[in-house]
Amino acid sequence: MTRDDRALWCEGVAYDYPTRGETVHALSGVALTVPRGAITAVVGPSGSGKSTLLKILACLERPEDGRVWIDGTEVTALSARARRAVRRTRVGYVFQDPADNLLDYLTVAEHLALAARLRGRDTSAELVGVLGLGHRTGHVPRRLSGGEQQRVALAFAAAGEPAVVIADEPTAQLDRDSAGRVVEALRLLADRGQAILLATHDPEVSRVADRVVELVDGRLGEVSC
Ligand SMILES: Nc1ncnc2c1ncn2[C@@H]1O[C@H](COP(=O)(O)OP(=O)(O)OP(=O)(O)O)[C@@H](O)[C@H]1O
Repeated sequence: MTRDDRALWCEGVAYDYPTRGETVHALSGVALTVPRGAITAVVGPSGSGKSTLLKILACLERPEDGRVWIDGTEVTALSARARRAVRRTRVGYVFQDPADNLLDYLTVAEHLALAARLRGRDTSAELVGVLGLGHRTGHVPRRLSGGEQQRVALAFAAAGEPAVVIADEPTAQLDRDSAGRVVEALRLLADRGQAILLATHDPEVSRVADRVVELVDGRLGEVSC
């Protein structure tokens, strides 16, 4: 893999949650590379640190230790303000619950226009076609099924071609059919060159991934390539 093939990478990432009793060591010494044009899936038992890792890599949290690069920029060396700018322009994030991803009062088209403005590039027309949302562009989220909402969330996350789209269990709240459509959409985005990083418990999602890594007690091991 050349340097340019890497959308995101990290080394030595550690994160602790201080609790009233003892500190929870959620992540230790995590090193991971997320290539462009591929789906990287993080699997692992509940509580192994998947969500914590994704939040750190999306610049939503700061690691205790370690370094993270997004699109060649070391985000762990930036000020909070500069990190927020990287998050807005170069990272698309999809939360597990469709309701957390979208604004109630914006239509699908308005979401995509907002993403294009944030990232300074408009690729939304193409995404609407790729994700099969053409008949829904005038609708607000409550008029959409859960699966459609997650596909809009993916389009919102991927519009303007951020360096990486990060999704935390994107199919967890969906029925089989909707989950299948979201998986198909993830595959299409990766095939168009987008870097996708996701956490999942869903074997159907891991099955389409190009690479699966496993977190166990906050440490990473490779499952397959
Ligand atoms: N706010 C918090 N305060 C204290 N401990 C936390 C907090 N959030 C997470 N943890 C702990 O950190 C560890 C990693 O949690 P995390 O949510 O990242 O795991 P996960 O693999 O995503 O789990 P799941 O698959 O159940 O979503 C767990 O032991 C969890 O209990």
